[in-house]
Amino acid sequence: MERPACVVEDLKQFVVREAPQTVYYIPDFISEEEESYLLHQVYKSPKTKWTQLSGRRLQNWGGLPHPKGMLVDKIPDWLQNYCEKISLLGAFSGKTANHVLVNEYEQGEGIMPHEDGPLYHPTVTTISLGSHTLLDFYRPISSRDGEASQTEENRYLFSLLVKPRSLLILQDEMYQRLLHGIQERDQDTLTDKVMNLSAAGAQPGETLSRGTRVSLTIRHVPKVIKTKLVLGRK
Ligand SMILES: O=C(O)CCC(=O)C(=O)O
Ligand SMILES: [Fe+2]
Repeated sequence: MERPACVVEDLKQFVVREAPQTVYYIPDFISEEEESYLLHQVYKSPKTKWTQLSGRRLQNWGGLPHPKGMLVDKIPDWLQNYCEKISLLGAFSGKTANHVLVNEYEQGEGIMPHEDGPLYHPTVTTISLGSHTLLDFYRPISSRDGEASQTEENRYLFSLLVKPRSLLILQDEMYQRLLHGIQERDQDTLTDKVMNLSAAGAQPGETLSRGTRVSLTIRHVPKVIKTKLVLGRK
């Protein structure tokens, strides 16, 4: 039987206490029907909407974030609905999400450890579709440490398991200090370095095979330009 989507009344009950502040993990945030619908919409988008990067493909919705302000592009209703739903949980301190990245990873693909940077409100929310993945966290390179301790392996801290249909919310230190990435692997063996194992309904030692994962990264860009006219003015 299909599990119904989760009704979130209070984010606090979804906090992952084992991780640094702040992580919320909400399993079954959307239903299987919503997942199919969202995947259908993603794959129905014009081919020109995709940008091929090394290890993944990307769709950008809402505008291109820029230090001078993001020139706002209307977000289609099928995404706007989720921007509003997540904003109503209070994820963006009362603001409404206005930017969505759609990433598609085939089995074995990933994303290098990185920071999302200062153009966003310091909260990132992610809905996963189609497959699980492990999101890995790293401490930043520090100028105090010697070169030898700066390898990716040495900087690795822990992981979060994101299952299909889940919503992950990262804020504060999790967003502003740590780097995140996804290893290019076909399957993941879960260890006690996965901080949300029980919340994600998984066991240490379990091996999960990856499929194609589509993620919706939903954020708020505070600095926006509403119309093209403004750009032309002296
Ligand atoms: O697919 C994900 O969950 C991570 C995507 C990501 O980190 C990004 O697009 O900046
Ligand atoms: Fe990122």
